Amino acid sequence: MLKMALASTPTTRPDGQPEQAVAVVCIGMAGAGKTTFMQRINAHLHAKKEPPYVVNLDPAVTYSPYQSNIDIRDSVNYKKVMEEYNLGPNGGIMTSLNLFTTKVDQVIGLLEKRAAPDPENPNRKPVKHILVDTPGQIEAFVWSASGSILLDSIASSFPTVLAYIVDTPRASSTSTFMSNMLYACSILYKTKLPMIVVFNKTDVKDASFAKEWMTDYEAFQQALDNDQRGNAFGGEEGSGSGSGYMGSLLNSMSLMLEEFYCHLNVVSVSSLNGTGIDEFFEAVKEKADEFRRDYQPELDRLRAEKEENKRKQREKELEKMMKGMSMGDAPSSSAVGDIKADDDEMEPLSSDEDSDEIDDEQDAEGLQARYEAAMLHQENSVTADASFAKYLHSQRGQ
Ligand SMILES: Nc1nc2c(ncn2[C@@H]2O[C@H](COP(=O)(O)OP(=O)(O)OP(=O)(O)O)[C@@H](O)[C@H]2O)c(=O)[nH]1
Repeated sequence: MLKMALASTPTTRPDGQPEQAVAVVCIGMAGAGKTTFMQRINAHLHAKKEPPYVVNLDPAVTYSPYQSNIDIRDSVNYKKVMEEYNLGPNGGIMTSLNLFTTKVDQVIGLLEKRAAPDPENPNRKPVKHILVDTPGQIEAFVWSASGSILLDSIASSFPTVLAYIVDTPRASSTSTFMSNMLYACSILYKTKLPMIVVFNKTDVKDASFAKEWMTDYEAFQQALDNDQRGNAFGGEEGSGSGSGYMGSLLNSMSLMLEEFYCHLNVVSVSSLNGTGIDEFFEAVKEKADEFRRDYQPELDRLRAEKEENKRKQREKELEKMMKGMSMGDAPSSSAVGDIKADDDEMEPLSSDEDSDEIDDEQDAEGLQARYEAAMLHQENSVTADASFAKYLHSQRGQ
């Protein structure tokens, strides 16, 4: 009995708030090791007896080394989408994401259900982590409308942290390192979510050089000079520094990125042999707290602003509609047919002859209220698709 009560009580944070599941969204350039990293952190949480809830948003992946609770491939057939819409690989990914996004309410509903205690099954612990894998074509997710909707929806329900995976051996020259950091920077400012930069594949190359470049401007300058002298940016053979534009561009960008580096947590891991995973989860905890402290209020403010704008827009449309209908005039009998009412379910109308004289103002108000209610209802309604919901339910783990 005591065991049941404990299992159904969510744990609490030091500030007394109930512990919420944290969503970790893995993003990174093609081949950076997102899938291998996902497999590693998934195994790590399983070993700690805290199995996560796993979502795969990559429709094009052919083999996944871990099991997903929700997998975009089960509801959207990427190959068929390409055929049917006559699309190339990137268009196929984007269209598959668009189709999947139409079901985002159901996906979030399932995540919320699994992250809360289940009164019918008190022994089942709510998940503490939701892991999300994204397409290798990073821009198809980060810069698409569907990617934004999916991320916003997750972030509006759970503290959400981005894990930006970097292929460390491939980022060891100043130019590839800077390209990676610029990409990370644009994602951070686009998504407005806390970010952890994960230097992966450190079994091949240690990430200390990257950490140094991010904290010591002069060390980066030194590396830049070495790359220029070593003709790393091209140019005529033997001339040394290439055109010189690349060097000065990287130089200016490194200055600009100093501010961006302050917002990041940096960890080095090897998804292959499992080093650095504990540090990664410490960073997740830190970033989740930062989300609640700094990002949540801003997100709430933006959401309230959006709601207010929507309300104003709705009122405007309603006003326009009421004017268009010129409620002040009695409708001509030929234009509007009699409303056939099922009397059993209706309030009896007053037999008083004066009922015809209900003033137009009252009529307009009643109609307006009904329209308002109808529009509100329409906004709140969730797309129902029984077969999809049934399918997703069947995908839920334990
Ligand atoms: N040495 C080493 N190789 C790794 C590590 N992580 C991933 N790899 C290798 O890197 C390659 C790409 O890894 P994936 O996990 O498929 O990368 P991805 O980012 O999911 O790839 P896409 O989804 O195609 O963009 C594979 O050959 C992995 O075995 C690591 O920590 N160390």
